[in-house]
Amino acid sequence: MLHLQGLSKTYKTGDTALSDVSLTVPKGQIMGLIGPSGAGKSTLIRCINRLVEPTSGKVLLGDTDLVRLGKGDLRRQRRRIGMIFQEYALVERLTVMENVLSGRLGYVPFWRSFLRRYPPSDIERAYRLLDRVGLMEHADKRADALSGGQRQRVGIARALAQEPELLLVDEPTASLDPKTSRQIMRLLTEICSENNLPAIVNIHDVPLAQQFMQRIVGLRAGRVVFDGPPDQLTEAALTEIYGAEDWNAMRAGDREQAAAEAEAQARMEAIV
Ligand SMILES: Nc1ncnc2c1ncn2[C@@H]1O[C@H](COP(=O)(O)OP(=O)(O)OP(=O)(O)O)[C@@H](O)[C@H]1O
Repeated sequence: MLHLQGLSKTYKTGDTALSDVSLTVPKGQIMGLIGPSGAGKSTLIRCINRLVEPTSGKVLLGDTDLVRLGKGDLRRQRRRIGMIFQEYALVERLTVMENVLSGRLGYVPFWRSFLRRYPPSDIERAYRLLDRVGLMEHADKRADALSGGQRQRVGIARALAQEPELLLVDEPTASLDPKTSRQIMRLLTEICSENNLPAIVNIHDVPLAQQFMQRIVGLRAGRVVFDGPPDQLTEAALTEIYGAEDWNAMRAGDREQAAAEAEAQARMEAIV
């Protein structure tokens, strides 16, 4: 369970990216974070694992306030948070298996990780995870030989190898095509529910968020302006989050994309 209490961040430049954000994400809940560019979504995710230092407020993971920890304790506590990134952040020249095992780095002594000698239980877990994300037969391939969707599956398996208590997911589908995006979102939601894991997903794609998230939080100018289930994300709520102009532009963009996809489909059908 994650509790944010009065979380605020003002950068040295004077930009206030978060203002008094309070949220609770219970176990097993997958929460989508939406909002226009500059709303503070990345800052929120980064304040939770303290890649960005909050100016004030609390980040409670269970009973531990991560904001108050010194360096050593923070390093240990960060193991409890799995990160999944837009650009996958894999080590391209290592194998799929080695990438997944790197999720255990926070747990094994330095000499073992340096020699890449992981305990058998870690290797067993990694195989189980590769099987779960559908990549068993790719275990020995180099990461750079995989497709985008497969790489993101490795990213998910690596985060799970950490045995996290929370997943932070930053734009997981931004580099993927629509079909692969849906497959990845489905996998993420299944994994959260199977493992009773809470997750925060920073997601630009509103329809995708509506389809897969149990709860959506809308940020605007660093404040929470919407917090509810996807079916309450009405046009009025979206206008509140994005502003009338941006929201209409986004809708127009979606309509254009849908029209282009329909046209391409019709052309394909005419050919075959
Ligand atoms: N390192 C930084 N130094 C100064 N200001 C920053 C820094 N990072 C972000 N900001 C500012 O904080 C605000 C929130 O930025 P943030 O990147 O968190 O928004 P976002 O919602 O993730 O945007 P996007 O969807 O474009 O990634 C913006 O005004 C941004 O300019």
